[in-house]
Amino acid sequence: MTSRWPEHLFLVGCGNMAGAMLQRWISCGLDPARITVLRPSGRPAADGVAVVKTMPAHLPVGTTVMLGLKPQQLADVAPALSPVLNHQTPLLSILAGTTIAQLRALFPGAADVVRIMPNTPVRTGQGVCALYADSQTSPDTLAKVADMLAPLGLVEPIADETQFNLVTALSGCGPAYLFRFIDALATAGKALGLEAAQADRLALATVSGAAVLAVEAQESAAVLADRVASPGGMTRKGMDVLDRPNGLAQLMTETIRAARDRGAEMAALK
Ligand SMILES: NC(=O)C1=CN([C@@H]2O[C@H](COP(=O)(O)OP(=O)(O)OC[C@H]3O[C@@H](n4cnc5c(N)ncnc54)[C@H](O)[C@@H]3O)[C@@H](O)[C@H]2O)C=CC1
Ligand SMILES: O=C(O)[C@@H]1CCC=N1
Repeated sequence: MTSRWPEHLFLVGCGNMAGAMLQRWISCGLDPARITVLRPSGRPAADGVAVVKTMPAHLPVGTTVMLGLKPQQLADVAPALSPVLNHQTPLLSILAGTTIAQLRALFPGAADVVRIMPNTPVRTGQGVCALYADSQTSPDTLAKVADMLAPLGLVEPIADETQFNLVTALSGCGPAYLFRFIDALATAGKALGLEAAQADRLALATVSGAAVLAVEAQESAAVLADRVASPGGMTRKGMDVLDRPNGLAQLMTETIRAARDRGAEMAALK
């Protein structure tokens, strides 16, 4: 049986996001001995994972490289990383905003270049990984990357790279908006008189339960919302506030647009 894991995985940068992927991969069976992390701090990444502070002169045969640093940090590592890549080294990038063309310009030795846009819930296997590769990347490599991402949650191929920033704004950034919503729900409860810890508990359990129900139900979220709103009841009065012309739908459109447009700005800064 072929393994879903690369023979060796080299993570260039391993902070919040790549660290969440790493934790999930290891808990799903990727042998830590097959992973090396490049981290300027040299801090341990996970039990059994090798950490190096500087770029190795060579990578083991069968290495897949994943860029896990911030887009602004890419220019610092590219001159040292580029020479150690070759046509056998798949290059994966989780960098927001950074296009395949920009990656190919920085790393001309790489043949297979794949953009992944994960989100932090991958840590529990409930994440989203959007996936894009250009036509120069072999379909076999793309299929292997999709297989490696499968234990992290939903794997969503993106056909058109021009949509990648929009997808990033929705699913990559989305957990932050949900965390804000949990806070806002609790804060509203506190402002109107609930005890703080109780409001936090109620908000978190409500969002968690509603998300699970939405996933498991056959009906759309809109139908589920209407089922909560008894005619003439309390929920409808609350939803009338959310649903007004400049309400939640408008706010989310502005939120996603602002995040999407920042992706294009970040690409232009390179
Ligand atoms: N945080 C999130 O929810 C998501 C982040 N991303 C992407 O993940 C990437 C990393 O973001 P975070 O994990 O949030 O940032 P972070 O700041 O937590 O992690 C960046 C890591 O890169 C390391 N680093 C810095 N300079 C380096 C160098 N020269 N060589 C090697 N490593 C270096 C830092 O020590 C740090 O551990 C970004 O490109 C971001 O666009 C993508 C999806 C979601
Ligand atoms: O804030 C960022 O730029 C990254 C991209 C998606 C989530 N975090």
